[in-house]
Amino acid sequence: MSFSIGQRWVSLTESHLGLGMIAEFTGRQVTVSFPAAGEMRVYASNNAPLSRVLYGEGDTIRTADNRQLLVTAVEEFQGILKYTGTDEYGKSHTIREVQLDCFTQLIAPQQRLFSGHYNKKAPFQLRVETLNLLNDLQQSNAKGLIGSRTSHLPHQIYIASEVARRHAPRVLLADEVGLGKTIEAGMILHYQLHTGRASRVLIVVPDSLVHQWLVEMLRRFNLKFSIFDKARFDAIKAEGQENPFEAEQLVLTSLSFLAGNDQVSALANAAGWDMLIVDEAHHLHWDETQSSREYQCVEALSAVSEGLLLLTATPEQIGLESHFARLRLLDPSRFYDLEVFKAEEAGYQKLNEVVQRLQERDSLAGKEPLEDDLVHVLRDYLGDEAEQLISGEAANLELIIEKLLDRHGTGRVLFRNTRSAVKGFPERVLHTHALKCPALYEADMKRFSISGLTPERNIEDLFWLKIDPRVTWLTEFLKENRQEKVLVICAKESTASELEQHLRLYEGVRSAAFTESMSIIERDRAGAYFAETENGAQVLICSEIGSEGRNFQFSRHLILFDLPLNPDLLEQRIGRLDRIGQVHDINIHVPFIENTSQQYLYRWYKEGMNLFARPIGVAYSIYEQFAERLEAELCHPSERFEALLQEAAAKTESTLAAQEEGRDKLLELHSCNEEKAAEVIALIEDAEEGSQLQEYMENVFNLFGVDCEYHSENARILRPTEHMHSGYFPGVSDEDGTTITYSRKQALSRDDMQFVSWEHPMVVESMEMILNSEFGNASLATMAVKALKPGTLLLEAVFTINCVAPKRFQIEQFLPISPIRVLVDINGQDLSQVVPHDKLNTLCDNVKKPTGQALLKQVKSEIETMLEHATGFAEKQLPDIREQAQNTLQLKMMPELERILALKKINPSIRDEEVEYFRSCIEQGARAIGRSAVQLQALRLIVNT
Ligand SMILES: Nc1ncnc2c1ncn2[C@@H]1O[C@H](COP(=O)(O)OP(=O)(O)OP(=O)(O)O)[C@@H](O)[C@H]1O
Repeated sequence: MSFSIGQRWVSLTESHLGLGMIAEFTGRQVTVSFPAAGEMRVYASNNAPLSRVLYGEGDTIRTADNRQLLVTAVEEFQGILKYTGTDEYGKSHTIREVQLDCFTQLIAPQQRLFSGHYNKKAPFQLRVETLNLLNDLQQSNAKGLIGSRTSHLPHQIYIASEVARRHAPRVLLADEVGLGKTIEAGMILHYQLHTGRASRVLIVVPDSLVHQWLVEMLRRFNLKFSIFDKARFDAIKAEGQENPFEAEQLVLTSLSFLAGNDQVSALANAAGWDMLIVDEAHHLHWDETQSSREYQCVEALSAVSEGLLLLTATPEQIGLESHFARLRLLDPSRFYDLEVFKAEEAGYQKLNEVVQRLQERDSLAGKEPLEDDLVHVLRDYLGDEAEQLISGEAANLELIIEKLLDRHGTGRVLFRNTRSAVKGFPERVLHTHALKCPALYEADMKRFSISGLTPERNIEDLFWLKIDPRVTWLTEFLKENRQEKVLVICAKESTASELEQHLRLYEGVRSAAFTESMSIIERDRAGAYFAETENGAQVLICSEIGSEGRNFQFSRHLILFDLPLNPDLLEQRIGRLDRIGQVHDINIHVPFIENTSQQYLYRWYKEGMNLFARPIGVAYSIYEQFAERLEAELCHPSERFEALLQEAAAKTESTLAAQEEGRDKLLELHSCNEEKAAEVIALIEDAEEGSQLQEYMENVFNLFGVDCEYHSENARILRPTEHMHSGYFPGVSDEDGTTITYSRKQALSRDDMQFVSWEHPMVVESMEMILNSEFGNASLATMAVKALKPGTLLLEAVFTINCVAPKRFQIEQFLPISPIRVLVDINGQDLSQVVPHDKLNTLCDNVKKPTGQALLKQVKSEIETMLEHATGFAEKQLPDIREQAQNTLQLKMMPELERILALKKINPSIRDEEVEYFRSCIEQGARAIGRSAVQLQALRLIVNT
């Protein structure tokens, strides 16, 4: 592509920007200003998604001073065009292309035909097909959920479909460790971005998870986030950008970077976000008297962000108070008082009893009237709504349960799935290794103490590596299991790094360390080295930092070099291996030194909580109740320890039973509805079935000049060629090729392939490129039908309904582009039904250029007449389409509004903005539909020969 300052180009991917103008060209980069949108874009000049705007003789152009000219001559001087044309009074004007109106984008199909420019039959057919496909996609109920590279897990799909469709969702995703909270957040985000409900997103995570999030968002959802750290932030500032956070739409950063600098945090707040995501949100400390810096930082951000997703596997890590701390971030006006919240929580037991009674009746399919006391309670819970649901032939129990759960206190803001509910997880196998206490530790008076849990830290030099029996045991284990990947977690950083060095340097083990003193890049490298199947590290030795969020499920051996006092940390440690994607049983090894506090702590976890067997969610609250006594026993063991274990075991059992009865059971019910999930999964599978996408895309590749080579059954290798239609094709720039697959199954096992679905950016951008340009919008064909006289002309016109409304209203769900196809002859006869589009395609042939151009000159007035007839027919359909759209709008949105108003009466967790959103959707939607108009998208003139 060659560029000169002042030339006019349009963006192939963002046509709404209007007519662009080259503002700067440095050889490698080209800067384009789009005055209509007030935006600038910088592109790599060899791969810019731009198309040159060239008008020819006979075209109509509009100038910046609103004059319309019929072009009579075009000249070029140093790459810039000069147009001469006549205005409506016949007066001649000459303008440079710089003076063109920046709101003009495309040349209308009829103008292209009049000026002798036309496409062959294939581009025209592709354009019409694209319009029809887009119409189907706009109406699909799986929209926004098709594009993620994930397997269909009901609990995730359910949460995603429930939350993603909300306006500015604010929820706490609190599934148990490893169940896929990141994936759920990604799905919600993908939906919101894909449907235009959100565009500016900030993700805040612990340092150690920045890279993992970057990779997961890209690999699974095709979302390219920019990592913001100090270096990046300073670099953007140095380029003159006042607020670096405004330079990108999708930003990923660490909590320590944000909270560590007041200026950074203030600028992040000032930038404003549609969606804020905070991972490992239990780190945000708050109590009624004070809050941590990190908490304050997220609190300020959550106030300027419309949507908020908080992720934590341990929502109640430090008890109800900390749980409340996160809820008040989600909705401060609803969760305003800790005491009120505590009282509400106590009432969930009662609500659960009601739900259980209803469920029992439902399973008996009883038609007898509900007992009076039940009716009474339901009235309390559901207010006016209860009457309607209870009365009638038989009470609609399922609907009542659904509404109770919907209106349940934290129901709308909290989702928590547990392993027991999700199922399909591997078995855990515990291996204990009781080891003799070495003399040096024996002599150490701290054998029974908190520091005795990590006795190696009481020894001054590296001598511990020689005498600690855990080291000897570990070395032997690694040598005996050379083919296995082994994850070791230690409580102390120095233990991890010294141990790793020892194994690597003195025992010849391929190992890597993963500790907090390493930089993020070093840690990511270590993680990648461990993940490598051939020649990778056999063992990764982590400090506690490795126990959070990371994906190590390719390993099935976890060695707990010591045990943490905090049970949540133990759950997190095991969660590294025990997560989705783990295909083996998990071996948990606990080497401990006999007759030390280590052995006691091991017994506490095994016999007191049985925590090696499964995560229990309430572990921290049990620990809290016994913490003092436990610590006393760890430091001064006594015969009371046995009683402590028994008491703790009984407490664990009773707490779990109460949990089953109480709030958590309700939460579980509300966090996954298998039936609804199955419906959405079926819709996604429907959209993926068959070969329609593959055939469509291969047609696109062919017509856009992209080389598409067979790789295997569902996979292809794409390469750019010199014959590419516009020098650019989305996602295809690598000379070595881009490998794609249309199969979700294959994509899940082949990270090196792009998963191309209907929502992949390559497909979405291809469709935009076709519809936002003149591609295929004017075509000329011949046919030879004996029943018609030679020289008979037919005009096939395709219109869409153009409706201007803010993107976030998603007006297309009520009024899709609805292509209207009309076929007319010169007498204004409507032949649309007589010869359908597909039939006509088989009859049409291409016309050679000189013949076609000569012919078009002669039939201009016939085209005008036929187009008038066609437009008339299309416009006749407009009132019906509008009416149907108004009905759909009412049908879809009124129940939503009514539901939200009903909810608001009894559940204050509904925010005013949510109600307002639905109201304005209905009002503004109705107005926009009323203003909709037909727009000509494509024309085909057919001459019978
Ligand atoms: N639907 C899915 N399809 C394929 N892989 C999945 C799916 N869901 C989760 N995974 C994989 O399972 C692992 C755990 O998922 P994820 O990291 O989202 O869990 P999490 O709940 O956030 O974990 P943690 O509690 O440790 O933070 C990841 O490797 C993820 O890629």
